Amino acid sequence: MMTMFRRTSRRTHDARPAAEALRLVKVSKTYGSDDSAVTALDAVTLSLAPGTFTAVMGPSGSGKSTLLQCAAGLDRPDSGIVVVDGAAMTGGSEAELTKFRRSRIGFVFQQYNLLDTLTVAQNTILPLKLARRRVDRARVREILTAVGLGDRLGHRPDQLSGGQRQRVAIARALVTEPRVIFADEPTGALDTRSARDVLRLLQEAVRVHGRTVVMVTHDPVAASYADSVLFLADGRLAGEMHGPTVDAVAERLAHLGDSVSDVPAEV
Ligand SMILES: Nc1ncnc2c1ncn2[C@@H]1O[C@H](COP(=O)(O)OP(=O)(O)OP(=O)(O)O)[C@@H](O)[C@H]1O
Repeated sequence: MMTMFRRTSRRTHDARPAAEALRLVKVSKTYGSDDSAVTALDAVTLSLAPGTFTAVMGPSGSGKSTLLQCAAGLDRPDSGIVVVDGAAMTGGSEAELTKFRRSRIGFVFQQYNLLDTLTVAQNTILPLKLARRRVDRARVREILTAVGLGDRLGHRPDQLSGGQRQRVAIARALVTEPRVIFADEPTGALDTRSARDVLRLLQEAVRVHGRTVVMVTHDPVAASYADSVLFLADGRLAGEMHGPTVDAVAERLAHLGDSVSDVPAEV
């Protein structure tokens, strides 16, 4: 069992990325049943090119997190197809899904999701350890230096600011060199300056390293760092904007049916 796992995890991908980094075909997800059923995603079809930075926006409850969870293999759609970097995420076992995620996908969450008992360096290499991949210490130091934490390798998360914690989370997402990085409100808990640092790092992951980033956000300023914005309303795609500006995004959001003021403030 162990041997099989190792062999699979060592498999190297094609050097060339697939034509599409992410493709969703008629992805649907309903929570609950009968009277209490909520259609969180309603046959969403989309395609994202490699090396692009996309923000996903929409009113509260429009299905943004569900879209991210299904696209990232953290949740299973009821129907439809998810293809990441040319490989279809099939309805296999939980272990297969985990393996799929570890080899192709990186995550950044609003609340960082770092382990308090581990140092910055240990948190960063965790995805490599879990996937039983080789740890290149020099490379890990390089990544942490790039996110401005080269002098914090031995610190624990409770010795860091929120912005620094999120930068550890970004380093952790980059360390496996995933083709796609999903970020769910990565700046939601940060002050303006830390948010800007985090957004610039995500931009750099795309522009310098060719990753594909998909980021859910409520914040038009955060969305303006992306190459394009996908708007969701009632579980369906409700438009797309290329080269978003803060004002244009805020304006579009205000016309999505639900007012932006209905969106709860971030904690
Ligand atoms: N685990 C769940 N059980 C039941 N309903 C759920 C569950 N998760 C989400 N929903 C419902 O599905 C719909 C979409 O939720 P989702 O969290 O994807 O929206 P969102 O756009 O991310 O919202 P927000 O901006 O408030 O985070 C909502 O109506 C929500 O109440």
